[in-house]
Amino acid sequence: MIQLLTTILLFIILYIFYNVYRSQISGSTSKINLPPGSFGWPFIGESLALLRAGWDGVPERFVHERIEKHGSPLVFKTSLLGDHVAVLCGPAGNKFLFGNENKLVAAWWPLPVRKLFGRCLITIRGDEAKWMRKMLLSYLGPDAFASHYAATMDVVTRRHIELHWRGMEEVNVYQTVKVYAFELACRLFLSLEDPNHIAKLGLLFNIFLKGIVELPIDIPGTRFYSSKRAAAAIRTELTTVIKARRVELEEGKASSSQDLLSHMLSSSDENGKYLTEMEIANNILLLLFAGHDTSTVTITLVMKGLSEHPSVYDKVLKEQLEISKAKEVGELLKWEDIQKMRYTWTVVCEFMRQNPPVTGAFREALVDIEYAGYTIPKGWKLYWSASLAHKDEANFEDVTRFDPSRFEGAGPAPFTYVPFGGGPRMCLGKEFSRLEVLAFLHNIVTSFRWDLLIPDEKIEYDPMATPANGLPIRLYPHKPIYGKL
Ligand code: HEM
Repeated sequence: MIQLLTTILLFIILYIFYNVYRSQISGSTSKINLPPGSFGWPFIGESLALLRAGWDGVPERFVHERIEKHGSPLVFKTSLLGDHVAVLCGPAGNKFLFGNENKLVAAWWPLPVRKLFGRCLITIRGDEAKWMRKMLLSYLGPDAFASHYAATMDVVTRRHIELHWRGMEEVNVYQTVKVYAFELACRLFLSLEDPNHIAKLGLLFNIFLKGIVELPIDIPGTRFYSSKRAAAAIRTELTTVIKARRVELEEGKASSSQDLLSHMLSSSDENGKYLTEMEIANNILLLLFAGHDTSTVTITLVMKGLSEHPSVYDKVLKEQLEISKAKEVGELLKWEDIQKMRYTWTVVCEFMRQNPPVTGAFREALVDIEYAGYTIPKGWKLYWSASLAHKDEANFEDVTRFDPSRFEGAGPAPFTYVPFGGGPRMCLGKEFSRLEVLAFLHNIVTSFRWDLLIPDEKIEYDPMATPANGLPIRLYPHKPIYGKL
């Protein structure tokens, strides 16, 4: 009851602030040729319509309806959670935003995200962000990461499957893969091995995740409040791990290439400045977040799709068995094996086209921007949409048909397929997730076939694409296969 009253009170205060803000904005923009569109309701703007489209499993509906209503296929204006937003549509919009990072636009995330993550890669801009990306990429990028960590991923994946899948008749894919992805990230970023420690962090992490897409109301009882406290508890845990590692590095008991944590502790910028413990903890929090939910969603949707397309499952199994058969008993996956998984990767790409795990992201206008004959004022937010580009007949012929061959040869036209974004803010974990998803699929497909317990289970975007019931399945183990443990 108290929570309800405080929420209502907060809405009233926000409403008053919003109207003052709106009158200032409309005063200053009244002579500007703004894109067509509507700001919707006070403060919440058109947020509910955007959320509803996601809950109904069709996030692109929000954009389609507005393109149709306002008659502008390239850009429209809206208001989301108190911010004026210009939505740039299709490949032209993606190209514009990805190509103008740090010139006309800069990365921007909604308030709850900024408050929860603190100072880290996604909340800083300019040269500082460039250095941080470069530093993180020298661990996570294709050269360093993929070539060194295929075997480690395979070890963690095999152990996970033995513990959580083997001997089970039924499994909830989303819940179980989430445990896997978190464990893998803890292992590769922090060298954490103790299952109890990982489980403790995992519990805190799940509370933390619930506040990321909430109103940032910091009052006991709200999800945001619990999330902020969980983030603080995770930071305290991480700081203990960071301090211990610092000592190990000083005493020569750990190496600078051991994992992401050692890499961060040992990297300095051109002025010899190192990250503070808080900055390291914030970036690890970010990477644990960015790196485990996205991959969980991708693996879950691929497993759903493979069960719905048995002939595709058979082709994937054939490719993976060829890799297994060429190996000694118990031999782990190598980088070269991952490179051979070409068909499997086209299948993953096609599932990510149909249901992009991340539907889009924001930027902020650094100056007044002229776009498609309209002016987008400085300070406005801009949004690009992966689901819109992926599900447009203009970009993909027979758009609803599942067809992995779209990703053979040169693949889709530039800026039409953007599950990882693009430009200087493109996903840092693209290589990590490719390796993770492929190592998992290799092990699961060569171990089991499966049936969906809820056929046609609805996909909801909240905000990431997730089957409404987490995808419960029934498992049918294969006979032991040569080359596996
Ligand atoms: C299938 C899995 C994944 C998908 C679909 C995905 C998607 C994305 C997208 C669309 C963006 C760009 C957001 C923007 O334009 O602002 C992004 C950014 C980012 N991703 Fe991923 N991601 C995935 C996995 C990962 C993993 C495994 C990691 C970490 C190991 C990661 C770390 C990041 C980081 C740190 C950023 C922010 C980059 C920056 O702002 O400079 N992602 N991701």
